[in-house]
Amino acid sequence: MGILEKISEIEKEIARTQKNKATEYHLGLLKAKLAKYRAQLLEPSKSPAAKGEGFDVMKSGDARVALIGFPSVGKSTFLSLMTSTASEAASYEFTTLTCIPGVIEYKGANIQLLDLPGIIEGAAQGWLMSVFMCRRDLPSVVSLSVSGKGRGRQVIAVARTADVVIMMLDATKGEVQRALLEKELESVGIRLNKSKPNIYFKPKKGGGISFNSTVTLTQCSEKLVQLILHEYMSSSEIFNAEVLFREDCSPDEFIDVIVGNRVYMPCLYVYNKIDQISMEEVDRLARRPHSVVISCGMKLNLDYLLEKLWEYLALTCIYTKKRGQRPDFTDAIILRKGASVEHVCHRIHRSLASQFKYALVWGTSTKYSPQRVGLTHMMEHEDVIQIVKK
Ligand SMILES: Nc1nc2c(ncn2[C@@H]2O[C@H](COP(=O)(O)OP(=O)(O)OP(=O)(O)O)[C@@H](O)[C@H]2O)c(=O)[nH]1
Ligand SMILES: [K+]
Ligand SMILES: [Mg+2]
Repeated sequence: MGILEKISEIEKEIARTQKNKATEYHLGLLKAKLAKYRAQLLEPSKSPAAKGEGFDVMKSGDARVALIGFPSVGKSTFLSLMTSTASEAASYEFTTLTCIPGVIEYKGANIQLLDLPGIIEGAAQGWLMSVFMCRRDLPSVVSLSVSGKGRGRQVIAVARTADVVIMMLDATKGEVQRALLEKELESVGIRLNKSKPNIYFKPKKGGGISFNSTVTLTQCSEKLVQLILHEYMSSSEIFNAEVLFREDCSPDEFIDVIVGNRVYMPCLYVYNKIDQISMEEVDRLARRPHSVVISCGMKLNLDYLLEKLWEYLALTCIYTKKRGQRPDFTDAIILRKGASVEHVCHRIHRSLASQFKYALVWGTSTKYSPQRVGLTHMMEHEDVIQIVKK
């Protein structure tokens, strides 16, 4: 049996197993198995087809946003509207076949926006192939070169490198598309609008499995954790580990932690084409969590979408100040969350960090204003910094 078949068998079994106290260990085991096979499936393929030309776009600007969605929901129309890049848009599916970058300029930041081919159910496994083969307007050579099994996977691989994902949905069929895409991204380890489970996990050389928790656990027990570990780790031959739950996590969240390489990513669900649905329907979609309704065709609500996107990117703006002068609030240095004074230095000048003596910082990252700090000090949004050289 191939891995895909094994995965589908386990998925079926999970679906038909009732969830209750008596089956929790069995389900835990199945989920650990599933995670193991999926990890194997996602190992980089050695075949050249999986590389997929046209996808290796350089990261540039202050942040990266990937447009993910079914074919013909309006991704390319959106890119052409928001950036100075034109991406071909048309009424037929799979108009876009590669990754097309554009830049949104907003509040002094350059946000890289990536238009991508439409993905469909099963994209993670590369089932796009047959669809590409059906596009008759392409010469057969082209359709072969884009039909690589990895194409759907390529889209998802690009999504993993983004700071925020915009899941673009057709408002007239949004609900089904949303559920299918969520499942697709979920199956390759992308967690949308979730934070990393607060579990400490460390494989060890000996000592068996040590299990502790700082909170009352209602979804996991020591026995279940051991079963899952045993099942998942039997392939890697690790039988010793330290586990500390600092949060009441589910078995799935625990599995995420042991499998690792999960991406926890903010996602905005953008319902496009609201010019095609009733006001009541628009209202209902707009109230869903993490959702924005727009119409690219009629240019509706695009400003609000940018505001939301900015909020989800959660970029850190830092203002610089020279000795004896007022801070320069007109020109912010824009950094990702978790940036240090060293990051700020690099942004100002390549050699600044090596001449750095100390910095004075005003703002929420310090106890006193100003406070003298070193290179490793973590900056916060809207801090002001004055750098003193040796
Ligand atoms: N009614 C309506 N049509 C729209 C809107 N936005 C885009 N369209 C149309 O939807 C069709 C598909 O748009 P594209 O931008 O090519 O969609 P895409 O998601 O890039 O499609 P693929 O590249 O094939 O995956 C085009 O005919 C657009 O004119 C909208 O807000 N309202
Ligand atoms: K299209
Ligand atoms: Mg397109």
